[in-house]
Amino acid sequence: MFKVRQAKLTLEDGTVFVGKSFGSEKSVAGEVVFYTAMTGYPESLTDPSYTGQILVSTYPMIGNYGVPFNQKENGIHKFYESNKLHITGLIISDYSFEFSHWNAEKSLSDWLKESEVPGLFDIDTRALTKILREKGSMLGKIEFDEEIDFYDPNKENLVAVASCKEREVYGEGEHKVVLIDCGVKNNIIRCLIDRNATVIRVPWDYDFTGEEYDGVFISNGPGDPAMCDATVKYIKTVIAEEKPIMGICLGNQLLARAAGADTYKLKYGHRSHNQPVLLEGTNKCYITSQNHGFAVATKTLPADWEPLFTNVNDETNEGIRHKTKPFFSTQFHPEASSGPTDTEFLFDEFIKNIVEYKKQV
Ligand SMILES: NC(=O)CC[C@H](N)C(=O)O
Repeated sequence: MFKVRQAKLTLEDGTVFVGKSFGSEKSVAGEVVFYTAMTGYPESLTDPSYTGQILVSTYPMIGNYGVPFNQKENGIHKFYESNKLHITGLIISDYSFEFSHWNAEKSLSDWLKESEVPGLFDIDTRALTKILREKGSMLGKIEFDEEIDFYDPNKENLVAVASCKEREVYGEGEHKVVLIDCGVKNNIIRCLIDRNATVIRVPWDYDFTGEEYDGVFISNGPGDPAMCDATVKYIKTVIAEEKPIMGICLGNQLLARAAGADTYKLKYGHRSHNQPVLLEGTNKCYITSQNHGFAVATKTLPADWEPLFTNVNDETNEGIRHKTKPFFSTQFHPEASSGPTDTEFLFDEFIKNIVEYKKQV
Protein backbone atom coordinates (compact mmCIF):
# COMPACT_ATOMS: atom_id res chain seq x y z
CA MET A 1 0.00 0.00 0.00
CA PHE A 2 1.25 3.47 -0.76
CA LYS A 3 0.81 6.71 1.13
CA VAL A 4 -2.33 8.41 -0.19
CA ARG A 5 -2.07 12.10 -0.83
CA GLN A 6 -4.98 14.40 -1.61
CA ALA A 7 -5.20 16.68 -4.61
CA LYS A 8 -7.98 18.70 -6.18
CA LEU A 9 -9.53 18.91 -9.62
CA THR A 10 -10.84 22.40 -10.42
CA LEU A 11 -13.05 23.03 -13.42
CA GLU A 12 -13.17 26.24 -15.40
CA ASP A 13 -16.65 26.96 -13.94
CA GLY A 14 -15.22 26.92 -10.41
CA THR A 15 -16.39 23.43 -9.37
CA VAL A 16 -13.86 21.64 -7.16
CA PHE A 17 -13.53 17.88 -6.56
CA VAL A 18 -11.08 16.57 -4.00
CA GLY A 19 -9.56 13.18 -4.74
CA LYS A 20 -6.70 10.89 -3.75
CA SER A 21 -3.57 10.60 -5.80
CA PHE A 22 -2.44 7.27 -7.31
CA GLY A 23 -0.19 8.66 -10.05
CA SER A 24 2.50 11.28 -10.35
CA GLU A 25 2.25 14.13 -7.84
CA LYS A 26 2.49 16.78 -10.49
CA SER A 27 0.04 19.65 -11.06
CA VAL A 28 -1.33 19.77 -14.60
CA ALA A 29 -3.94 21.64 -16.66
CA GLY A 30 -5.85 20.65 -19.78
CA GLU A 31 -9.32 19.95 -21.21
CA VAL A 32 -11.51 17.71 -19.05
CA VAL A 33 -13.40 15.08 -21.08
CA PHE A 34 -15.27 11.94 -20.09
CA TYR A 35 -15.20 8.49 -21.69
CA THR A 36 -17.65 5.69 -21.04
CA ALA A 37 -15.72 2.59 -22.21
CA MET A 38 -15.70 -0.20 -19.64
CA THR A 39 -12.35 -1.69 -20.69
CA GLY A 40 -9.22 -0.70 -22.58
CA TYR A 41 -7.49 1.85 -20.37
CA PRO A 42 -3.97 0.86 -21.59
CA GLU A 43 -5.09 1.52 -25.17
CA SER A 44 -6.91 4.78 -24.34
CA LEU A 45 -4.11 6.18 -22.23
CA THR A 46 -1.60 5.58 -25.05
CA ASP A 47 -3.92 6.96 -27.78
CA PRO A 48 -2.17 10.15 -29.01
CA SER A 49 -5.58 11.73 -29.73
CA TYR A 50 -5.93 12.31 -25.96
CA THR A 51 -2.95 14.70 -25.89
CA GLY A 52 -3.74 17.68 -23.67
CA GLN A 53 -6.79 16.03 -22.08
CA ILE A 54 -7.65 15.10 -18.51
CA LEU A 55 -9.64 11.93 -18.89
CA VAL A 56 -12.61 11.06 -16.67
CA SER A 57 -13.61 7.39 -16.71
CA THR A 58 -17.31 6.83 -16.07
CA TYR A 59 -16.66 3.11 -15.54
CA PRO A 60 -16.05 3.04 -11.79
CA MET A 61 -13.29 0.50 -11.22
CA ILE A 62 -10.00 1.02 -13.05
CA GLY A 63 -6.62 -0.67 -12.65
CA ASN A 64 -7.79 -4.21 -11.89
CA TYR A 65 -5.99 -5.80 -14.82
CA GLY A 66 -2.76 -3.79 -14.53
CA VAL A 67 -0.67 -2.66 -17.48
CA PRO A 68 0.59 -4.99 -20.24
CA PHE A 69 4.18 -5.87 -21.09
CA ASN A 70 6.09 -3.39 -23.16
CA GLN A 71 6.81 -5.66 -26.15
CA LYS A 72 7.35 -4.81 -29.82
CA GLU A 73 6.19 -6.55 -33.00
CA ASN A 74 6.86 -5.30 -36.55
CA GLY A 75 8.61 -2.27 -35.06
CA ILE A 76 5.63 -1.09 -33.00
CA HIS A 77 4.38 -1.78 -29.48
CA LYS A 78 2.27 -4.91 -29.35
CA PHE A 79 -0.11 -3.91 -26.56
CA TYR A 80 0.08 -0.11 -26.55
CA GLU A 81 -1.38 2.26 -29.12
CA SER A 82 1.81 4.35 -29.21
CA ASN A 83 5.10 4.37 -27.34
CA LYS A 84 3.96 6.38 -24.31
CA LEU A 85 1.05 7.74 -22.28
CA HIS A 86 -0.51 10.77 -23.94
CA ILE A 87 -3.22 11.83 -21.51
CA THR A 88 -2.54 14.82 -19.28
CA GLY A 89 -4.31 13.33 -16.26
CA LEU A 90 -6.70 10.57 -15.20
CA ILE A 91 -9.78 10.92 -12.99
CA ILE A 92 -11.54 7.81 -11.69
CA SER A 93 -13.88 6.66 -8.98
CA ASP A 94 -12.29 3.47 -7.59
CA TYR A 95 -8.66 2.51 -8.03
CA SER A 96 -8.02 -1.21 -7.80
CA PHE A 97 -4.86 -1.58 -5.75
CA GLU A 98 -4.65 -5.24 -6.73
CA PHE A 99 -4.29 -6.30 -10.34
CA SER A 100 -4.27 -9.58 -12.19
CA HIS A 101 -3.99 -10.45 -15.87
CA TRP A 102 -1.96 -12.90 -18.00
CA ASN A 103 0.13 -10.13 -19.54
CA ALA A 104 0.17 -7.59 -16.73
CA GLU A 105 3.65 -6.29 -16.06
CA LYS A 106 2.98 -3.59 -13.51
CA SER A 107 0.26 -1.57 -11.83
CA LEU A 108 -1.51 1.39 -13.41
CA SER A 109 -0.28 3.47 -10.48
CA ASP A 110 3.38 2.65 -11.24
CA TRP A 111 2.85 3.37 -14.93
CA LEU A 112 1.33 6.80 -14.22
CA LYS A 113 4.11 7.65 -11.78
CA GLU A 114 6.96 6.70 -14.11
CA SER A 115 5.22 8.55 -16.98
CA GLU A 116 4.74 11.65 -14.80
CA VAL A 117 0.98 11.63 -15.32
CA PRO A 118 -1.24 12.41 -12.30
CA GLY A 119 -4.23 10.23 -11.48
CA LEU A 120 -6.93 10.88 -8.87
CA PHE A 121 -9.37 8.34 -7.46
CA ASP A 122 -12.25 8.63 -5.01
CA ILE A 123 -13.86 11.33 -7.18
CA ASP A 124 -17.61 11.29 -7.78
CA THR A 125 -17.20 10.73 -11.52
CA ARG A 126 -20.97 10.47 -11.96
CA ALA A 127 -21.49 14.01 -10.63
CA LEU A 128 -18.49 15.25 -12.62
CA THR A 129 -19.76 13.68 -15.86
CA LYS A 130 -23.19 15.22 -15.36
CA ILE A 131 -21.54 18.65 -15.22
CA LEU A 132 -19.55 17.96 -18.38
CA ARG A 133 -22.65 16.70 -20.19
CA GLU A 134 -24.66 19.71 -19.09
CA LYS A 135 -22.08 22.43 -19.73
CA GLY A 136 -19.83 20.66 -22.23
CA SER A 137 -16.17 19.65 -22.01
CA MET A 138 -14.27 22.37 -20.21
CA LEU A 139 -10.83 23.33 -19.05
CA GLY A 140 -9.63 21.95 -15.76
CA LYS A 141 -6.58 21.50 -13.59
CA ILE A 142 -5.27 18.99 -11.09
CA GLU A 143 -3.38 20.71 -8.28
CA PHE A 144 -1.25 19.39 -5.46
CA ASP A 145 0.39 22.15 -3.39
CA GLU A 146 1.00 24.87 -5.93
CA GLU A 147 -1.69 26.73 -7.86
CA ILE A 148 -1.43 26.66 -11.64
CA ASP A 149 -3.27 28.39 -14.51
CA PHE A 150 -5.84 26.84 -16.80
CA TYR A 151 -4.52 25.82 -20.20
CA ASP A 152 -6.47 25.32 -23.43
CA PRO A 153 -4.80 22.58 -25.52
CA ASN A 154 -7.10 23.25 -28.47
CA LYS A 155 -5.38 26.59 -29.07
CA GLU A 156 -2.16 24.74 -29.91
CA ASN A 157 -1.10 22.58 -32.79
CA LEU A 158 -1.15 19.29 -30.86
CA VAL A 159 -0.69 17.27 -34.05
CA ALA A 160 2.81 18.72 -34.39
CA VAL A 161 3.48 17.38 -30.87
CA ALA A 162 1.95 13.91 -31.37
CA SER A 163 3.15 13.18 -34.92
CA CYS A 164 6.34 11.21 -35.60
CA LYS A 165 9.36 13.33 -36.42
CA GLU A 166 10.82 11.18 -39.20
CA ARG A 167 9.69 8.97 -42.08
CA GLU A 168 9.57 5.31 -41.08
CA VAL A 169 8.59 2.16 -42.99
CA TYR A 170 6.75 -0.92 -41.62
CA GLY A 171 5.91 -4.23 -43.29
CA GLU A 172 6.83 -5.58 -46.69
CA GLY A 173 3.46 -5.89 -48.38
CA GLU A 174 2.69 -5.29 -52.04
CA HIS A 175 0.50 -2.21 -51.51
CA LYS A 176 2.45 0.94 -50.72
CA VAL A 177 0.47 3.12 -48.35
CA VAL A 178 1.61 6.55 -47.19
CA LEU A 179 0.35 6.95 -43.64
CA ILE A 180 0.08 10.61 -42.63
CA ASP A 181 0.83 10.38 -38.93
CA CYS A 182 -1.14 13.04 -37.07
CA GLY A 183 -0.81 10.96 -33.88
CA VAL A 184 -1.55 7.49 -35.23
CA LYS A 185 -2.77 4.57 -33.15
CA ASN A 186 -0.66 1.45 -33.65
CA ASN A 187 -3.62 -0.71 -34.55
CA ILE A 188 -4.08 1.27 -37.76
CA ILE A 189 -0.55 0.21 -38.74
CA ARG A 190 -1.30 -3.40 -37.67
CA CYS A 191 -4.54 -3.45 -39.70
CA LEU A 192 -2.69 -2.23 -42.81
CA ILE A 193 0.25 -4.64 -42.43
CA ASP A 194 -2.24 -7.52 -41.99
CA ARG A 195 -3.68 -6.60 -45.38
CA ASN A 196 -0.46 -6.87 -47.35
CA ALA A 197 0.59 -3.24 -47.12
CA THR A 198 3.95 -1.59 -46.76
CA VAL A 199 3.27 1.35 -44.48
CA ILE A 200 5.31 4.50 -45.15
CA ARG A 201 4.66 6.56 -42.04
CA VAL A 202 5.39 10.26 -42.47
CA PRO A 203 5.08 13.33 -40.21
CA TRP A 204 1.90 15.45 -40.47
CA ASP A 205 3.60 18.17 -42.56
CA TYR A 206 5.91 15.96 -44.64
CA ASP A 207 5.99 16.45 -48.41
CA PHE A 208 5.38 12.85 -49.54
CA THR A 209 4.40 13.77 -53.09
CA GLY A 210 7.76 12.51 -54.37
CA GLU A 211 7.19 9.03 -52.82
CA GLU A 212 6.12 5.99 -54.81
CA TYR A 213 2.76 5.02 -53.31
CA ASP A 214 -0.59 3.44 -54.16
CA GLY A 215 -2.81 5.12 -51.56
CA VAL A 216 -2.85 7.49 -48.62
CA PHE A 217 -4.10 6.89 -45.11
CA ILE A 218 -4.84 9.89 -42.86
CA SER A 219 -4.60 8.99 -39.19
CA ASN A 220 -6.42 10.02 -36.05
CA GLY A 221 -4.85 12.75 -33.95
CA PRO A 222 -5.34 15.29 -31.17
CA GLY A 223 -6.75 18.80 -31.09
CA ASP A 224 -8.60 21.06 -33.48
CA PRO A 225 -8.49 19.97 -37.16
CA ALA A 226 -8.29 23.64 -38.14
CA MET A 227 -4.64 23.56 -36.98
CA CYS A 228 -3.54 21.19 -39.74
CA ASP A 229 -3.49 23.27 -42.91
CA ALA A 230 -0.10 21.81 -43.86
CA THR A 231 -1.66 18.32 -43.96
CA VAL A 232 -4.75 19.56 -45.81
CA LYS A 233 -2.51 20.99 -48.53
CA TYR A 234 -0.96 17.55 -49.23
CA ILE A 235 -4.34 15.79 -49.08
CA LYS A 236 -5.55 18.16 -51.82
CA THR A 237 -2.64 16.96 -53.98
CA VAL A 238 -3.68 13.30 -53.50
CA ILE A 239 -7.29 14.21 -54.34
CA ALA A 240 -6.09 15.83 -57.58
CA GLU A 241 -4.09 12.68 -58.42
CA GLU A 242 -7.17 10.53 -57.69
CA LYS A 243 -5.22 7.98 -55.64
CA PRO A 244 -7.23 6.02 -53.01
CA ILE A 245 -7.60 7.74 -49.63
CA MET A 246 -8.90 6.48 -46.30
CA GLY A 247 -9.03 8.55 -43.12
CA ILE A 248 -9.96 7.90 -39.50
CA CYS A 249 -11.25 10.43 -36.97
CA LEU A 250 -8.97 13.47 -37.37
CA GLY A 251 -8.37 11.93 -40.81
CA ASN A 252 -12.11 12.26 -41.52
CA GLN A 253 -12.03 15.89 -40.45
CA LEU A 254 -8.94 16.69 -42.54
CA LEU A 255 -10.29 14.94 -45.64
CA ALA A 256 -13.49 16.98 -45.26
CA ARG A 257 -11.51 20.20 -44.91
CA ALA A 258 -9.43 19.29 -47.99
CA ALA A 259 -12.71 18.75 -49.87
CA GLY A 260 -13.82 22.24 -48.81
CA ALA A 261 -16.14 21.41 -45.87
CA ASP A 262 -16.08 22.85 -42.35
CA THR A 263 -15.48 21.27 -38.95
CA TYR A 264 -16.75 22.43 -35.57
CA LYS A 265 -16.45 21.55 -31.89
CA LEU A 266 -19.05 19.27 -30.31
CA LYS A 267 -20.44 20.04 -26.87
CA TYR A 268 -18.83 17.08 -25.11
CA GLY A 269 -17.82 14.75 -27.93
CA HIS A 270 -18.01 10.98 -28.29
CA ARG A 271 -15.61 8.85 -26.27
CA SER A 272 -16.86 5.31 -25.86
CA HIS A 273 -17.17 1.81 -27.26
CA ASN A 274 -20.88 1.88 -28.03
CA GLN A 275 -21.57 4.67 -30.51
CA PRO A 276 -24.19 3.53 -33.06
CA VAL A 277 -23.58 4.66 -36.64
CA LEU A 278 -25.88 4.17 -39.63
CA LEU A 279 -24.40 3.34 -43.03
CA GLU A 280 -26.09 5.88 -45.33
CA GLY A 281 -28.58 4.43 -47.79
CA THR A 282 -29.02 1.23 -45.73
CA ASN A 283 -30.63 0.05 -42.50
CA LYS A 284 -27.29 -1.20 -41.23
CA CYS A 285 -26.19 0.07 -37.87
CA TYR A 286 -22.71 -0.60 -36.52
CA ILE A 287 -21.54 -0.20 -32.94
CA THR A 288 -18.26 1.67 -32.95
CA SER A 289 -15.34 2.81 -30.85
CA GLN A 290 -14.89 6.57 -30.74
CA ASN A 291 -12.78 9.34 -29.28
CA HIS A 292 -13.36 12.80 -30.66
CA GLY A 293 -14.47 16.31 -29.70
CA PHE A 294 -14.80 17.86 -33.18
CA ALA A 295 -17.01 16.88 -36.12
CA VAL A 296 -17.56 17.50 -39.82
CA ALA A 297 -20.43 19.87 -40.68
CA THR A 298 -22.28 17.57 -43.10
CA LYS A 299 -24.21 20.42 -44.71
CA THR A 300 -20.98 22.10 -45.82
CA LEU A 301 -19.85 19.10 -47.92
CA PRO A 302 -19.44 20.08 -51.58
CA ALA A 303 -21.85 18.57 -54.14
CA ASP A 304 -19.48 15.77 -55.23
CA TRP A 305 -19.13 14.45 -51.64
CA GLU A 306 -21.70 12.76 -49.41
CA PRO A 307 -22.05 11.50 -45.86
CA LEU A 308 -21.06 7.83 -45.49
CA PHE A 309 -22.15 7.20 -41.87
CA THR A 310 -24.32 9.16 -39.43
CA ASN A 311 -24.46 8.90 -35.65
CA VAL A 312 -27.81 7.44 -34.58
CA ASN A 313 -27.77 9.19 -31.18
CA ASP A 314 -27.23 12.78 -32.28
CA GLU A 315 -27.21 12.67 -36.11
CA THR A 316 -23.70 14.10 -36.37
CA ASN A 317 -21.42 13.10 -39.22
CA GLU A 318 -19.60 9.77 -38.84
CA GLY A 319 -17.89 9.56 -42.22
CA ILE A 320 -17.74 10.96 -45.73
CA ARG A 321 -17.04 9.70 -49.24
CA HIS A 322 -16.56 11.10 -52.68
CA LYS A 323 -19.45 10.22 -54.97
CA THR A 324 -17.25 8.85 -57.77
CA LYS A 325 -13.61 8.73 -56.62
CA PRO A 326 -11.96 6.27 -54.16
CA PHE A 327 -11.85 8.64 -51.18
CA PHE A 328 -13.59 7.87 -47.89
CA SER A 329 -13.14 8.32 -44.16
CA THR A 330 -14.84 7.61 -40.87
CA GLN A 331 -15.21 9.65 -37.70
CA PHE A 332 -15.23 6.43 -35.63
CA HIS A 333 -12.35 3.97 -35.22
CA PRO A 334 -12.65 0.83 -37.41
CA GLU A 335 -9.30 -0.30 -35.96
CA ALA A 336 -10.96 -0.28 -32.51
CA SER A 337 -8.27 -1.13 -29.93
CA SER A 338 -10.02 -0.86 -27.72
CA GLY A 339 -13.67 -1.48 -28.58
CA PRO A 340 -15.77 -3.42 -31.09
CA THR A 341 -14.05 -4.59 -34.28
CA ASP A 342 -17.27 -4.79 -36.36
CA THR A 343 -16.15 -2.15 -38.88
CA GLU A 344 -12.63 -3.46 -39.52
CA PHE A 345 -13.88 -4.49 -42.99
CA LEU A 346 -13.43 -0.84 -44.02
CA PHE A 347 -9.68 -1.50 -44.24
CA ASP A 348 -10.53 -4.21 -46.82
CA GLU A 349 -12.50 -1.60 -48.79
CA PHE A 350 -9.46 0.68 -48.81
CA ILE A 351 -7.22 -2.15 -50.07
CA LYS A 352 -9.84 -3.05 -52.72
CA ASN A 353 -9.73 0.57 -53.91
CA ILE A 354 -5.94 0.33 -54.14
CA VAL A 355 -6.14 -2.91 -56.17
CA GLU A 356 -8.65 -1.27 -58.54
CA TYR A 357 -6.49 1.83 -58.85
CA LYS A 358 -3.42 -0.25 -59.68
CA LYS A 359 -5.31 -2.04 -62.47
CA GLN A 360 -6.01 1.33 -64.12
CA VAL A 361 -2.50 2.75 -64.12
N1 LIG B 1 -9.34 10.50 -32.33
C1 LIG B 1 -9.18 11.57 -33.11
O1 LIG B 1 -8.58 11.52 -34.17
C2 LIG B 1 -9.72 12.88 -32.59
C3 LIG B 1 -9.84 13.95 -33.64
C4 LIG B 1 -9.94 15.36 -33.07
N2 LIG B 1 -8.79 15.69 -32.30
C5 LIG B 1 -11.21 15.48 -32.25
O2 LIG B 1 -11.16 15.53 -31.06
O3 LIG B 1 -12.29 15.53 -32.79
